[in-house]
Amino acid sequence: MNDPRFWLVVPAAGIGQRMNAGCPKQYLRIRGRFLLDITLSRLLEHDLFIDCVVPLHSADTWWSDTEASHNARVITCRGGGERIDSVLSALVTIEDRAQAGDWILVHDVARPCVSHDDLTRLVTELVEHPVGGLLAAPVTDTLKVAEMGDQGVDVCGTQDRSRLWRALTPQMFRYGDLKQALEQAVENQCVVTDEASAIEMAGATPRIVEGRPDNIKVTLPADLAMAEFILGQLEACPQAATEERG
Ligand SMILES: Nc1ccn([C@@H]2O[C@H](COP(=O)(O)OP(=O)(O)OP(=O)(O)O)[C@@H](O)[C@H]2O)c(=O)n1
Ligand SMILES: C[C@](O)(CO)[C@H](O)COP(=O)(O)O
Repeated sequence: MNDPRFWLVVPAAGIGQRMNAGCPKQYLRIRGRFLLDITLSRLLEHDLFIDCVVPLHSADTWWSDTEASHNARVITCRGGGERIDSVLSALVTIEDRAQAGDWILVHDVARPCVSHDDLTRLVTELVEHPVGGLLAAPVTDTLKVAEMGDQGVDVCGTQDRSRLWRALTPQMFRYGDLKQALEQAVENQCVVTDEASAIEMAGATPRIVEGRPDNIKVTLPADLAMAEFILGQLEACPQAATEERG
């Protein structure tokens, strides 16, 4: 059997509305480095990938100042209005070189704390899986169903969390399956917030690989300091990144 081939897609065309910063959140800095460069450098520590495709916003003026812009293994493309459009754009960008059976790993640029071990385990556990899957972490908080009342947000139920997992990234699917599933979701005007949702809509069953709960997505202002702390811990004691999760 041929050796498996892997590509990396890191969607970075968002504008970070919820971060409400002076620039898209992927260009905020942690200890002097763009969050984007931290994420890409941690992923590209692996020499697994043929190339890394980074969809950028059409108005992006920061990319040329990044470390990644000088990396020959990183190519950019134009992102789209939604995440799904950006990922599809990346898949189209490599359609002349990618084969249907190639593995595509999609990782949020806003998740800089992804651990080397989680990435290795995801690939190892899914490389022969018929569908692929994603890193996810079990929900550990009690989850309330709520509704906006005239006095505030009121509880209207409590969700059974025993079967609930937080979807993380990378998410790993085969090129042909992923491209077809995303195109179908776009055609059906389904708003999917991750790649696994599109694969599920196509009738397949992604596999969950349990990942570290500190693989956080930098979304709100408080997340940036949290990411800086986590990165400090991962760098200070790398062996902690190989300990059991949770
Ligand atoms: N049209 C879009 C929207 C999002 N993304 C990317 O998808 C990932 C997850 O999206 P999210 O965390 O929501 O980032 P933003 O869309 O930038 O944040 P917000 O929703 O607060 O604007 C990010 O890496 C973001 O750059 C993208 O490539 N193209
Ligand atoms: C892909 C993702 O990170 C999995 O949890 C999440 O769906 C991204 O959502 P966002 O609203 O685009 O940040």
